[in-house]
Amino acid sequence: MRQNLVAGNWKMNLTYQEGLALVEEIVRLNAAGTGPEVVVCPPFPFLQGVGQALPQGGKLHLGAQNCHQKESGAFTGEVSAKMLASVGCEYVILGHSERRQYFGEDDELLSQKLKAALAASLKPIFCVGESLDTREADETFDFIGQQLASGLFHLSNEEFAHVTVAYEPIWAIGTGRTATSAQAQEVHAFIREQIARAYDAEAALNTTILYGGSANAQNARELFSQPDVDGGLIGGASLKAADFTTIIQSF
Ligand SMILES: O=C[C@H](O)COP(=O)(O)O
Repeated sequence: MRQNLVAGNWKMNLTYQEGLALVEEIVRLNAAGTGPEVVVCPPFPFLQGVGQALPQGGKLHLGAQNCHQKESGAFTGEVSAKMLASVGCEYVILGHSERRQYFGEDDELLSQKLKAALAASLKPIFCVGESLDTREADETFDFIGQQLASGLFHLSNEEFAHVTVAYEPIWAIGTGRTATSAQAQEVHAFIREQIARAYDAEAALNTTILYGGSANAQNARELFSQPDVDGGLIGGASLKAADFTTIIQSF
């Protein structure tokens, strides 16, 4: 179901104590319980504690930043989707450009991770996005189209209904260089069009598509005002409760 959603990706930041203080402040500032769905995605060791700080059954949800593609087994240091679900995760980020770039995650592996997440009843937030070189070569749409086709569109209609897509131009991540709202809107509209082609118009209308890349308390309202931008996947600004709350309140 298409919905307004803001997800905070803490990446590899904070200590457990700092993470607990942050989530408690986020809960306090968002106690009214109105507004978009909110997902907090801390590092693995914080998940259970952060989850326990979130009120049950409200608009604040727990998400992870990654999962392994297998259900269990001898994979030292890895974490399965089923484990994430067992500590209260509802969402998992997959295909983030940092995972693709630094950990060599390709479309084939991401396809397996998506299946594993869905099998554990997690809702994947699937990231796509082009590099600066790709944008400057005017190949953004081809590139995103390819990422969607090979990474995501192998899912059945029923599986795809649980997926949120995040458009994250790599050149905008952590750089302070945000896509303009027009740049975000044209790629979001393109993604929705590709979903309509791969599935149908209803699936396209029902898909939540987030923007990520230097979104902050100052630019979120403008970004979220675009017709195909349903919210944000927020990195740096999700580490400050007041900024994250301003973003949450930017619809
Ligand atoms: O997952 C979040 C994105 O990578 C955006 O990060 P950023 O808001 O720090 O640019």
